[in-house]
Amino acid sequence: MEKMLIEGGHELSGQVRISGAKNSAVALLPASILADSQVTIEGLPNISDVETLSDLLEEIGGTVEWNDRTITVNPEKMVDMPLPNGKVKKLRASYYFMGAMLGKFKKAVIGLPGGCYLGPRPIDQHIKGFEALGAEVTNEQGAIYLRAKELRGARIYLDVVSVGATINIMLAAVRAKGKTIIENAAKEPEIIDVATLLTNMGAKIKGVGTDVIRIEGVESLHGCRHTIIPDRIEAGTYAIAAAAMGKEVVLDNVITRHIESLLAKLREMGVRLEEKDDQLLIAPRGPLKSVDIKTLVYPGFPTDLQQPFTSLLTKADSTGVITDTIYSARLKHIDELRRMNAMIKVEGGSIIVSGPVKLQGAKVKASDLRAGAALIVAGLMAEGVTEITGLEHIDRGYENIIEKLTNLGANVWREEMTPNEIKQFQNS
Ligand SMILES: CC(=O)N[C@H]1[C@@H](OP(=O)(O)OP(=O)(O)OC[C@H]2O[C@@H](n3ccc(=O)[nH]c3=O)[C@H](O)[C@@H]2O)O[C@H](CO)[C@@H](O)[C@@H]1O
Ligand SMILES: C=C(OP(=O)(O)O)C(=O)O
Repeated sequence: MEKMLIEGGHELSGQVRISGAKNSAVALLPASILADSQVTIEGLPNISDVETLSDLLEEIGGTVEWNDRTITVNPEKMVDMPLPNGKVKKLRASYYFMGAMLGKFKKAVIGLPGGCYLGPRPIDQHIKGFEALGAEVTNEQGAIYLRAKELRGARIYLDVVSVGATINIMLAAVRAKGKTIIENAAKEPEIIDVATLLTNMGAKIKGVGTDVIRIEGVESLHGCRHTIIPDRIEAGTYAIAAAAMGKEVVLDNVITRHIESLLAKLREMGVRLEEKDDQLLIAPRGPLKSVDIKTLVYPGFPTDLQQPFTSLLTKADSTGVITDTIYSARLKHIDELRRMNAMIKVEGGSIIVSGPVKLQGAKVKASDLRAGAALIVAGLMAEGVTEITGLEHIDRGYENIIEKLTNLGANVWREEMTPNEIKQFQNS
């Protein structure tokens, strides 16, 4: 087991290439189940969520070939094998095996997913969608059982705007008989990416990127080749790190439109930004002004950047208020940032960050992926050395983070934990 060490205070400069989007990758891979021949996806990020999903595709009989960041999945020999336990529990997106296997085999058994604990993360809207399409759904001993004689298109109104439910229903509906309409659908770029792959496979989907998606089911789907979109949350994390510690940092392979809500806030804080093609220059000038943010569904400010943004606000000139309307309990970074000298209060559902504060290096624990990102940003800013444990969360979503930060001038490395540290970590 390893920990990450960061010696803070080093200025960041240079260029960092943004990897393929985790939240696309984790849906594109299960989507490949629906094809009847090879699906090749280019630009996948080398992260543990992708590895886990690739293992799960093999568990159900697929073959998966890697060639650098290109993956070719051959689904021809896949079977409707139950996956009630094991690797499905390691990540959130294993729930996409429900929609994809239901679409292909008309049945599936999938253990309830893991992933970051951000407070309760129900999947009632996924299930409502599957039932509307004609599936019988039961929850037996922590696994979801789905069976359908046939899937029939339906009109489905989502009670909450959900990325996962929108994609999952889309995965099943592309193989249903007739027309499905998803109303109050989510509009995240990853949903468009998945719909693009499905369309290349022969699916008939209209309206993605709006809140009404119309799908005409088809008899079969074929293989295709697809290039993934860049990761807007990874891009946002580096943009935040650059705003905190950057001289001039250039993000390469970024779709700036996908992070417009973050860029607007960085501009308000006084950070100079320049966009050119698929590159973004981030150059902070002078003290940062405090701002308030409210996380919302896309195109609003993403909840996945709330935690690293909290760290940035500790450096700003006065008080900033953060309201996470998607996951109000996404607060596991706060106590750890307080250990680093941050002045943060949580009141009435809001995170109130008082700045400016000089953060101090400390021993801290990443309890979820973006809490990890928050601690890395804080570690870069802090005086002295910060030791971060819980790296398995960070490895779910950030490709080569040590190399990328080192190339930008940070002093960051990984070390094996001692047996004593492992014991302390496990008891904490
Ligand atoms: C793998 C993946 O893509 N993960 C992302 C996805 O998670 P995920 O797809 O799980 O998140 P959702 O968009 O579904 O959740 C949005 C909100 O809806 C609620 N909800 C969701 C489904 C449901 O059936 N019932 C329900 O009440 C959730 O509790 C949450 O408050 O979107 C989140 C919100 O942008 C991001 O933080 C995650 O990084
Ligand atoms: C919450 C996240 O991921 P997941 O939904 O996979 O747990 C995230 O990417 O910030």
